[in-house]
Amino acid sequence: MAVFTEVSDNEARELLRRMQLGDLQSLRGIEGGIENTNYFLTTDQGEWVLTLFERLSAEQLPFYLHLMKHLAHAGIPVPEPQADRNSGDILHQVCGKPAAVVQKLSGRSQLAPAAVHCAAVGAMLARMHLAGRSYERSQPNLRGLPWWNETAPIVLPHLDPAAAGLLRSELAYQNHIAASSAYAALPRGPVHADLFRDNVMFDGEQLTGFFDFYFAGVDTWLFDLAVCLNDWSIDLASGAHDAERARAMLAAYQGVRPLTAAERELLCAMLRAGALRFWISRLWDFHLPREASMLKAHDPTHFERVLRQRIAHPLRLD
Ligand SMILES: Nc1ncnc2c1ncn2[C@@H]1O[C@H](COP(=O)(O)OP(=O)(O)OP(=O)(O)O)[C@@H](O)[C@H]1O
Ligand SMILES: N[C@@H](CCO)C(=O)O
Repeated sequence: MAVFTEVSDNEARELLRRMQLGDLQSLRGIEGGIENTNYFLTTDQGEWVLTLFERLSAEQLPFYLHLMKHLAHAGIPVPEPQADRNSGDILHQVCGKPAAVVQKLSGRSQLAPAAVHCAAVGAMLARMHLAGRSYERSQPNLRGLPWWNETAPIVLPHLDPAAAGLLRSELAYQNHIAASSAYAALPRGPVHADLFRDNVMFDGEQLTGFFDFYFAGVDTWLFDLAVCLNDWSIDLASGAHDAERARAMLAAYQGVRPLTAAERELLCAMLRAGALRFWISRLWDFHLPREASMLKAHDPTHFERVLRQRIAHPLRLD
């Protein structure tokens, strides 16, 4: 469980009182997650998730919280942030940290997805991209190319020569792609940017929600789709592409929003970009860890394997 900050029952009661969400019945630290402190809050009125933000600042948070609200109001199943009944604020303060209380989604994560789950994620991702067009706030993807360029020199000394060579050459390739005219032509808007299997809820084959929007930002829609393909449609043991699940996700996405010519041209490059992004962040989390009452860093070598696979076997769109 990643609980970086311990919240007392009294602090939770005071917060619930301000939001008029009922009387506290239980407060439970959540297992899983590596970024923030999360608790389930159960009251006589329902179930909620309390998040204390450990890295993001009060200036950065309104973008994510209002995006969730915007998407929820547009009919996309995402947890809606709850407001203070007096001030109307959806950003709170708990234990001196910025905090949010959002609806608890029903269902559970589908950690061994079939094609039908990938299709559901693809279709909802495209709907979410379209719904985001009318969102007026803007904030860059804070884990985008500038962050990769900044962070690579910090993690490189921890790598063996072969891995370091791959990281350097892929970073050079991605800087080259980002300067191309095809890249400039990619449609963009608010994206989730971290929509892995553990950030989607399902009830059987029914998708019940997307959550954990705290890596969202304005970036290319194609990058968001690539991040999903790199997690939902690969074999986790080898990092190899799974054609059936990828086809299902791509077809369902395109059933809602067909890819443009520039997107078709750059899909392979963005699959590599998605792998590089999580390879770097996992190296950073692994080699420069933080204190938490129980924190398990993700394996960085997984995304090194995914990246090697994406380079060796570029995806072909039929
Ligand atoms: N709105 C929600 N509804 C239901 N469950 C939730 C919700 N938000 C979080 N959870 C549960 O809490 C767990 C941890 O949350 P989350 O994945 O957001 O952690 P994190 O540390 O913020 O992010 P990361 O996935 O980036 O490490 C999830 O796996 C899920 O079980
Ligand atoms: N999805 C990320 C964790 C941070 O959200 C990863 O698997 O590295």
